[in-house]
Amino acid sequence: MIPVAEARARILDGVAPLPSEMVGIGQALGRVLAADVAARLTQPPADVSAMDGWAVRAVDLAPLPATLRRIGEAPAGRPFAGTVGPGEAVRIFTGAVLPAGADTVVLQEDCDEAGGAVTVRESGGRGRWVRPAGLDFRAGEIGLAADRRLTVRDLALAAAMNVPWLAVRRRPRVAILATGDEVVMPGDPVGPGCIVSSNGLALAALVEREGGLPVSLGIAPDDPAALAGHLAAAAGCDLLVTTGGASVGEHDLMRQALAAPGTRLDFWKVAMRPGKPLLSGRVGEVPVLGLPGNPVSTLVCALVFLRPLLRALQGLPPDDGPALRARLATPLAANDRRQDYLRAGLERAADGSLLARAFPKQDSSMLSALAAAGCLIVRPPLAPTAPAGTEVEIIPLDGF
Ligand SMILES: Nc1nc2c(c(=O)[nH]1)N[C@H]1C(S)=C(S)[C@@H](COP(=O)(O)OP(=O)(O)OC[C@H]3O[C@@H](n4cnc5c(N)ncnc54)[C@H](O)[C@@H]3O)O[C@H]1N2
Ligand code: MOO
Repeated sequence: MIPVAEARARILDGVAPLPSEMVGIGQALGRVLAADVAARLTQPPADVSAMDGWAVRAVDLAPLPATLRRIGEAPAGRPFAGTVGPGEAVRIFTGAVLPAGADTVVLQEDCDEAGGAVTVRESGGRGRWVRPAGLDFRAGEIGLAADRRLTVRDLALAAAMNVPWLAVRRRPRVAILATGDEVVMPGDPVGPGCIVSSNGLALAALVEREGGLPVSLGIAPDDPAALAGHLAAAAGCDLLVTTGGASVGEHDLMRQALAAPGTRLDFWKVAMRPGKPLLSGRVGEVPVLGLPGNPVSTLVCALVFLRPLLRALQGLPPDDGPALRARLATPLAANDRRQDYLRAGLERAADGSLLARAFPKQDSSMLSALAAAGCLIVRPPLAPTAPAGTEVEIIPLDGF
């Protein structure tokens, strides 16, 4: 058994970001930007009004009230062609270009218009309600830096910068293969002693959520030749993830499959619970992550190893931030040699801090407990008895 940190390092060793491709901004949400994005224009392109009101010269406003002559109108998108001279004002609207000669906007609520004149009662002073050219960004400025997962706000900025296409990392193609004679597809008849393949669907969902493209290879029976055929079908993918058949029984065939010519086994067994019999290797050119079959083991291993790998393939750091911490709501017994990932509820204490409450049952077949959990409590190997209140590392499960 190797430690979790070593297994992660070996899985991530030498993983390079996938090549980039161009997509329209409408298709870019959640994709990882592969190159810096520079603004193609200056925003606002000129000094503009931030309010509906009057474009004036500040020098004409002393003393107040001041009556000015209306010489025209500047709606948004239709700049006023003339120049505001002494004693003159232009009716202006939010977003419209400030006419030449004017340096200030006064609110229409602070003015009275009568005939061809406007009387200004109040003003915020020179430059008030004017957005200077380039307030938001200037042409050529980098608005979005490479290696970020594009959010709704990022796409709004790209659009405002008039950049309709973005270079993003290609989505990792992840082949997913369930194994086991007893495993059936969701919705199919379930024979005696059989189990529905929750793992395949859950992994596909996780791959999608992390920006990958899942490719289902179905279910391989517990037969070496059939399994080899299914594994070979992953050719052309960036990664193959299998579930089941990773343990020690005669029907657990993954290790044997990774001993065949053209395959390689890098390591087997990690000091963790759940998830001990994890394998890592290659089938031809395709890296393989062999996850244990127990549904909770599959998903915890996917969180700990597959998620960082998918992030690395897209040019992101393995974790999306520093580890989170919470206090224990109940005591925990001393741990053995395996790093534990305990399913736990997550609550807010009265002082606003996080409280993690480990579930009493931690069986790695129990998807109901995993679905009910708010976090996993990470217990390092050989951690001593921990009384309630002890601070521990947690992996939040929201959205997962
Ligand atoms: N003598 C030992 N037995 C076991 C050991 C051990 O060290 N010595 N390790 C145990 C641990 S820990 C785990 S985890 C499991 C993992 O074994 P496998 O990866 O070989 O998984 P299977 O035996 O194929 O299946 C385990 C369990 O999960 C169910 N399963 C399988 N595939 C799916 C799927 N796609 N969807 C839902 N459920 C699935 C399967 O029916 C079994 O119930 O081994 C222990 N044994
Ligand atoms: O790793 Mo197994 O996941 O302990 O059940």
